[in-house]
Amino acid sequence: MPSSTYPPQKSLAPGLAPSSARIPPYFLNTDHRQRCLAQLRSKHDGLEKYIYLNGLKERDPNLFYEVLLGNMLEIIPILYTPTVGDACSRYSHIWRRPEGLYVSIENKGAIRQLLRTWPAGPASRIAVVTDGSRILGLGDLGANGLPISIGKLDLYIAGAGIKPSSTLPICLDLGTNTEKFLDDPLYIGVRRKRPGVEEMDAFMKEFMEAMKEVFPSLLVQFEDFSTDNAFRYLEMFRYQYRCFNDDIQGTGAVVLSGVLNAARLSSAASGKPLSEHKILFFGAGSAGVGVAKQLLSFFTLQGMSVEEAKSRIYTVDSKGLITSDRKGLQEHKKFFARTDYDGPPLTKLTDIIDYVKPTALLGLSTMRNAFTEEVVKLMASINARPIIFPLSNPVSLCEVDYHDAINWTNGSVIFASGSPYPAVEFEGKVYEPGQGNNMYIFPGIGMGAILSRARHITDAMVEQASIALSSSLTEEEETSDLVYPRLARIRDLSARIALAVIRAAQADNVDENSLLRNLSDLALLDYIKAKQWQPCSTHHANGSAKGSRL
Ligand SMILES: O=C([O-])CC(=O)C(=O)O
Ligand SMILES: [Mg+2]
Repeated sequence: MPSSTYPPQKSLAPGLAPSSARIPPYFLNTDHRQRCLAQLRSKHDGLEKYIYLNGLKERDPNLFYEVLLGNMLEIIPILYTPTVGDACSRYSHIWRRPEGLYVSIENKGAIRQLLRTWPAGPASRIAVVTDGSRILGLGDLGANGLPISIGKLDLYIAGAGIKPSSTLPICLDLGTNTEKFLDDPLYIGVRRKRPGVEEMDAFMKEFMEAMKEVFPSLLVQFEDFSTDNAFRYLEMFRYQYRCFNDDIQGTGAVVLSGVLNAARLSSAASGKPLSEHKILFFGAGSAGVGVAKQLLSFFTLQGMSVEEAKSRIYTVDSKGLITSDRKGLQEHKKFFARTDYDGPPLTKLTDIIDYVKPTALLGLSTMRNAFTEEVVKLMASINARPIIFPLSNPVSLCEVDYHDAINWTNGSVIFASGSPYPAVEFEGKVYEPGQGNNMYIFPGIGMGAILSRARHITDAMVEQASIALSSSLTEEEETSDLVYPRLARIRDLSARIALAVIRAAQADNVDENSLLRNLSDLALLDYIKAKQWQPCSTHHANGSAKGSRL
């Protein structure tokens, strides 16, 4: 052992005496981040990797976020879709430690007191709240839903640079209608069926009021509520509290952004202007209708009338093309129901495509492989470059796999999925898929809302976020035919989206941080970037302490 390199040259972690014999003598001369990555990669099962990362976060949050930030493409699919879906499904069995807040229906009447137990108290800035009733496309997972809130908040931290201690993951434990969980002796939630509308409304009203009182500067992101409740609580609360719904607004914004870029590529091949595109939504839940509304609003901004814009949009649910003459149509499906079709009900997707002749087919159905070879080939036969976005999450519920879409269209497809797919090689050319996932949008919306201290999240704030994302492609990304920017740039993207969100909040007069109004765009972008938190672990050779902010 060369004595010149002993004792280690680097300073020891705080709290460890120089003489500590508990740290191996040469440990600090090695890069512990690389060790963690090797440990992660030694596990071959997604859920095992999730559990490993969870343990790392508990042992050393700074190190965890450094490893995450340096390896986003590898780690995000574990903490987020698709693997977070497995973590939720199995959460009662893999539970190890408290890592969020559970607010139970049994706490009704005492929710304020319960919220006050959260360690960060009023310093909390952003909460992701789920009731576990529609986790991704996996259905009602009850109290197992907490990892979805945690995963989204990890993206706020990694993607936007929100400080971990400013984040608050919440699972509302209102029971579950999934018998399997009620019968599971290890199930961690209250053992009852979900409440009816009245009881749930009363609970939600008390919860939101208490949240505002206990956490005055908090932004609430609603996540994975069942469709009816997602719309209902967004409408009920959006002008009363600082809140938004990610599945309706976040998905709407991210898909609009991808569709705009896809339409540009498709129009370059077909010569059709944007106003002549026809969009077919396969799936009419919170995400499907949220995206359709976002597109409609964008078309009207471009000068189309609402009726004209509506005429470009077709929605399909499990019963087929949604038409206004259908009996018992759910409230949220009525707006886009077609009034101009009076033939026999169209139920088969290929028949619907034959009738509509869409330029874009968007899947938000959670029906695995619903876009069959016949469907995809039909889209390719009517479009030089068909836009096909199978957006259902996780991958196990995706409407079509990327390699099939490429093969069946001879590479002409413009593709984005909700969960990640690897690149595909076809006839000697490498094709890269897009990931049309809200993770591009919500961190920027949240950051913009927090920094501007917006009282509400207005439609314009969401729309401007979407436009900022669609116009953020670099030249290299454009020439690679991408419809979304590369994920590795997420911090920069989130800052640019936050800038657009702040400007929209100012234009709508909902901002309460008037100082930001005086800054030029350039100065505001610098201000946002300077607010981004950086992890600073000391357990490796190159640890550096940088300012922590938001
Ligand atoms: O979490 C995701 O990947 C996107 C999302 O919100 C959902 O599918 O509910
Ligand atoms: Mg969601």
